[in-house]
Amino acid sequence: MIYDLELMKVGKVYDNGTTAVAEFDLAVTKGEFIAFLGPSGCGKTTTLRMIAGFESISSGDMMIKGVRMNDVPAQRRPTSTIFQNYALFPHMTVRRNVGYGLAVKGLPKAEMDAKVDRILAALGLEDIADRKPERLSGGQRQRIALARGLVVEPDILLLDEPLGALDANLRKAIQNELKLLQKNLGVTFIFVTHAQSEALALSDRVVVMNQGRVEQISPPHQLYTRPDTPFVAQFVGRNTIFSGVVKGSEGGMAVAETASGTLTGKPSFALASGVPINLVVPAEAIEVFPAADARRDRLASEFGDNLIDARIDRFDVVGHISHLNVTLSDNRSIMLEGHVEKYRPDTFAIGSQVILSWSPEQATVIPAH
Ligand SMILES: Nc1ncnc2c1ncn2[C@@H]1O[C@H](COP(=O)(O)OP(=O)(O)OP(=O)(O)O)[C@@H](O)[C@H]1O
Repeated sequence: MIYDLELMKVGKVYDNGTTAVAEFDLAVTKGEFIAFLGPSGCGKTTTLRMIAGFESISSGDMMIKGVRMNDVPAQRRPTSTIFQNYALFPHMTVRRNVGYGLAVKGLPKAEMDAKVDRILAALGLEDIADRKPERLSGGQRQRIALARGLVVEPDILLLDEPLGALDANLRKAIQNELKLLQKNLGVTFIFVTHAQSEALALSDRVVVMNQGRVEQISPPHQLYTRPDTPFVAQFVGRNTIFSGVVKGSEGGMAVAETASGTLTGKPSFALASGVPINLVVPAEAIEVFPAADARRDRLASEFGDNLIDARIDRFDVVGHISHLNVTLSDNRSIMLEGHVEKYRPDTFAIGSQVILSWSPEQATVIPAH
């Protein structure tokens, strides 16, 4: 199979000796929307720049549509890059900004005009085609940058935090547009972000990076519900992590001994007794019961071993959602929420004792290291 993009053990060591990226493996099929997600300094931008050709590749191979690109200069690669600051030319009209890449390639004027008109129409920019970018809004400038990147018909569009300069509301609106546009055009997108909600909302698969290495590559839902590593469990979603050791397995679930008691969850690897693990419980999986009438036996029959004592420390109702802060016996605090009919203020008084529980299926047991 020929992929649109393949990274094979790609690495980058800067001249000063910094290893920014190590052994990066990824295969992207045509039309996929891939997000690189990770904290500042994890190597997202360096990887994007190596794909674009702005940064040399220190080790490994990078292929686009089956052709090795390591030594191909940036301008000859079938990629376009959109930067966070858009890098538009202030003295040129929108139309000339968008057509710039085609003009550089020396396309005949009629053909160039037709392509520019088509992309301006696709992005709803016809009405401002003869204006200069400096007078336009952030959202409009963002669209011009997209049009300029797409008009050259790249195989792969590379986007480096392209929504970072926009305010939250505009960001949301442009996110939806971007996703629709990408699906309609069928162009492969590689998108760099440190905003988890953006990566999860937009992409077909998310690559989570940490200290230059890939931690996990998964579709958003799987990343959120089934983290592979302790880093992903901490970085993505709202998880509570219990560390412990494997005691055994029961009905396909892992049974672990932890400081909070015997807990169970779905194993992500072949279990062996005594192996150190992390049991990852998403906030969405946790149910809260008032301790006073919890009848542990009934809960135990429903939830198995997963019963943890906690205390309500905060309780707010916003609209029809109750927001609870509970503190575990090891002093960790967890934020939970649910419909106000389920968590009623009179049942969950501040300071009262509660029992937390979850179904084993919704928790994931991963290796501790
Ligand atoms: N030109 C350079 N020379 C030396 N080290 C660099 C250079 N550019 C980046 N680095 C280092 O490489 C590592 C990865 O940086 P990179 O910019 O790729 O991370 P990032 O995940 O994109 O971060 P951010 O979200 O802050 O942009 C960091 O340790 C950074 O300090």
